[in-house]
Amino acid sequence: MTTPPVKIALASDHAAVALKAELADWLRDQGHDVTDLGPDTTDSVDYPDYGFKLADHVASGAAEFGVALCGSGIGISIAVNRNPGCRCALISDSLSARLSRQHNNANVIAMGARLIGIDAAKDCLSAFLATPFEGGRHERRVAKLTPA
Ligand SMILES: O=C(CO)[C@H](O)[C@H](O)[C@H](O)COP(=O)(O)O
Repeated sequence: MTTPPVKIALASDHAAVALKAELADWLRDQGHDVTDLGPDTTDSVDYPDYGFKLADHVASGAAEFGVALCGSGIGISIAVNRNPGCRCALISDSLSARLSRQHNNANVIAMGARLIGIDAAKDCLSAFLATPFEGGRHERRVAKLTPA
């Protein structure tokens, strides 16, 4: 699946540094404008710190999409979703990845490095990036997620 180049940022905790690096290289190989917000080592860190950093980056418009990774994907997805400018979907299959774009206009995808393999992670991310928001009835529902 090929998609036009986008600005995309990645962040993780220590549990997902290797997956983050592989996905970042793979995205760069496809021509995307990739920002890795860290961490760079597997020293133990706290997922909220990196989730908040990624969320600020995406909500500011510095990146169109974000990739949030931790051991399960759960902690960092909760952190990202505290930012009203982000709709982060915790994903482990490509159909859910597609639906998160079509119906929810998700702008951040979260995955769990201890639960998902690299091939499945790439499939999910490909589906996420290739799928547009459908709008229509979903526009109203998504609007209700963001406080005025
Ligand atoms: O947030 C999580 C669980 O919901 C992530 O899986 C973290 O990566 C995990 O909690 C980190 O655990 P560790 O034992 O400190 O490596």
